[in-house]
Amino acid sequence: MIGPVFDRIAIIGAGLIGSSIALAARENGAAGKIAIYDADEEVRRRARQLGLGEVCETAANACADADCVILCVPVGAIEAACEALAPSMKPGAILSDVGSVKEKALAAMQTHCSEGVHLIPGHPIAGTEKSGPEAGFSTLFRDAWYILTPLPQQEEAYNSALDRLAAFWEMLGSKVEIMEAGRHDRVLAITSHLPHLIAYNIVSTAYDMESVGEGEVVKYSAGGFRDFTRIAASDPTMWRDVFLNNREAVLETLGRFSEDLAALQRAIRWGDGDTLMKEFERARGIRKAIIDAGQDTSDVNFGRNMSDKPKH
Ligand SMILES: NC(=O)c1ccc[n+]([C@@H]2O[C@H](COP(=O)([O-])OP(=O)(O)OC[C@H]3O[C@@H](n4cnc5c(N)ncnc54)[C@H](O)[C@@H]3O)[C@@H](O)[C@H]2O)c1
Ligand SMILES: O=C(O)C(=O)C[C@]1(C(=O)O)C=C[C@@H](O)C=C1
Repeated sequence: MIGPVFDRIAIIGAGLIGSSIALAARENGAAGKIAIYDADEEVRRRARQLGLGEVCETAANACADADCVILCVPVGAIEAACEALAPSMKPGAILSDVGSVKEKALAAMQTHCSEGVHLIPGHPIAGTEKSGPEAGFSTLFRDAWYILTPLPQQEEAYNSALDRLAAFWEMLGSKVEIMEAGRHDRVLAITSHLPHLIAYNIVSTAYDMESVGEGEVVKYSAGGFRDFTRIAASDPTMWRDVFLNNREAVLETLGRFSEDLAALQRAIRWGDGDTLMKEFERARGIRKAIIDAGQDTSDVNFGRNMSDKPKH
């Protein structure tokens, strides 16, 4: 019987991710005691009602004697959360987070991280459009990637802490990957951040279009629109913070996307069916490979070497 990785963890932020960690850690025996704090008194009350763990009235109380503190707050709140709890963390403990942006989260945590505390940012590539303690569930992280973005070139004690944190997330069912923070932010800009920006935008555009009355957007939105816009129901605070804290990577990705979209727009305007077919068949092949088959496409060529790029 494998015992808990950590005798006591502290979860700061009892929303979708924080509550899911509490439930998963208990179900998988990954942690002994689970302390929880949330800045919102009503959320603390609901977390108590849900029996998520030992709900504390202050972050300091939750983090006292914790072996691992996991920040589960919007990226923009990480620095304030760290300032409140840093003095209460014991030497040798791990300070981690689950933020969807890593470089800025790291900078925010470094501002207040106490001497002797191991700073190891992380990010579950799993979630939903829902928020709050009731949204959490214990299997959220099962078979999902968990990306850790550790500090480079650290001493043995840090690497041992990194191994324990990786073991914790593996006990919650995740596949752990180590990645450099900047690369994480560039990858997530296209796989997660831009899709949310587009989903929010298309919902507003559809609603505001003059030729479509308000009721008709909802009334005639079938599976395609509903599937495509599920993530537009996500929390605005979280996504405001994601875009403001990953601005350069998101703007770079948005630029590339806009160029490619302009090429499709031009093909439509000029009746260039061949280009549309070529692009749509290529995209369908990619989607089938990376989603339906779960295939690693790193060694698959879906054709678009620079020489193949349509000349528009
Ligand atoms: N939602 C997702 O699908 C998803 C997936 C992966 C990672 N994340 C990341 O996880 C983090 C939390 O997201 P979520 O979906 O759980 O959000 P959520 O809105 O469900 O929960 C966030 C909680 O943090 C609390 N909070 C805010 N500031 C605080 C502070 N200073 N101290 C203590 N509590 C504070 C809020 O009261 C709220 O209850 C974010 O950084 C997000 O980027 C989210
Ligand atoms: O599945 C969803 O609803 C999500 O939005 C989860 C999702 C994403 O896939 O973009 C969102 C934010 C994260 O940081 C990680 C995962």
